[in-house]
Amino acid sequence: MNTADLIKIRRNLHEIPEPGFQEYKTQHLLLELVASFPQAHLQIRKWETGFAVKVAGSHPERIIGFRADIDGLPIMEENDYPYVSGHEGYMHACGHDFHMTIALGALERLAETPIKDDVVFIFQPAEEGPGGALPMLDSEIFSSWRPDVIFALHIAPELPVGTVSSKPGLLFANTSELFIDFKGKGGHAAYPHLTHDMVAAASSFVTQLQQIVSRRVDPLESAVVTIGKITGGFVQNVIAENARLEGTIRTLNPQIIDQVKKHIEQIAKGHEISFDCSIAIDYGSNYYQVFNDEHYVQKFKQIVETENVNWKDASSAMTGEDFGYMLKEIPGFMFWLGVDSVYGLHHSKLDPDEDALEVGVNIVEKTIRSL
Ligand SMILES: CC(=O)N[C@@H](CCC[C@H](N)C(=O)O)C(=O)O
Repeated sequence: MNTADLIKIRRNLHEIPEPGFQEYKTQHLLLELVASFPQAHLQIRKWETGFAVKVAGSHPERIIGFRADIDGLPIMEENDYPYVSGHEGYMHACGHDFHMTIALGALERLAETPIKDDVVFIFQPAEEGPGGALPMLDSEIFSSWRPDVIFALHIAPELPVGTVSSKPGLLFANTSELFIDFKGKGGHAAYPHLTHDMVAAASSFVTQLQQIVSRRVDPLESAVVTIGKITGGFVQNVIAENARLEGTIRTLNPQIIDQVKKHIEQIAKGHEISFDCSIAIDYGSNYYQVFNDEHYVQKFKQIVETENVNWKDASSAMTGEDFGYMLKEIPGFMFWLGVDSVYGLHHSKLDPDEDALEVGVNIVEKTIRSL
């Protein structure tokens, strides 16, 4: 596969972003492409909307795993190139189109020239939510093809093409989604004293949440509480009987996330009393931190240094990744791949530089051959 092929595949995938566990077209396209590779050493196992491909080694003693996530995000794309998302309201705004393309590029090369060990390429659904890694770990794929070492990459818009970055230890945060539903008494906008206004309750709640990180979490720890969506009411002159907040909690220390949840629950109790309403909290999906194995990161750094690729020591980030669950059970690492986009991850104008595809394929192939 040459650079033009990689770009074509990436653009085709970019056009069909799908929500977690609904990646039907994506799975179909990926499997069609895998079917066009030399088949002699390949074996495929499907799981939900994902799958894994094993490339049989000549004298296997280990299994090396590489994981790519395959879902899109509920974001309306604002780019105007010809291969813009064809699924309105969804976009590959977290680079999973790159992750999949790079996995395919490396898989094709391994299918042509396998190594001594077995290699498993894992195409995992639902990274953005509700989380595919944890249930996939319990599947037949991981019981029969359990890797001895596993790695994955994530695009980094802020890094130039030709740079990769990682670190031993904690790379990504612990996360929990956060959904808060308010139910009170609605009514006529002119009679607020006869109602329990859920728009007011939800607004006050958002304000109170800001106090958790600044006043309840130890300043030497790190935490984020973000509300990304607020909904409530139906019309301008009716006091709302329902409101909903949607957000996420991030911490670098797994224990701190429980403290943050406890404080959110205390705020909820206070608001139930002061706004005379009921509040239901749902923590959605929770991701375990991405913790890189020191030995494999050092080895990866040495591999990078033999290629024409720059290395940058990474800092821990508040991003989340359910790949953390795989690293909890299997030694390995995740790394950032520079794609040089003015707009960042989860932005409707994210526009990664496609020159990074070739860099990604080379480094993933080289790493698999050298680990
Ligand atoms: C790399 C990245 O951006 N990952 C997502 C993971 C989302 C987890 C979950 N849906 C949540 O929002 O907590 C991220 O937002 O960091």
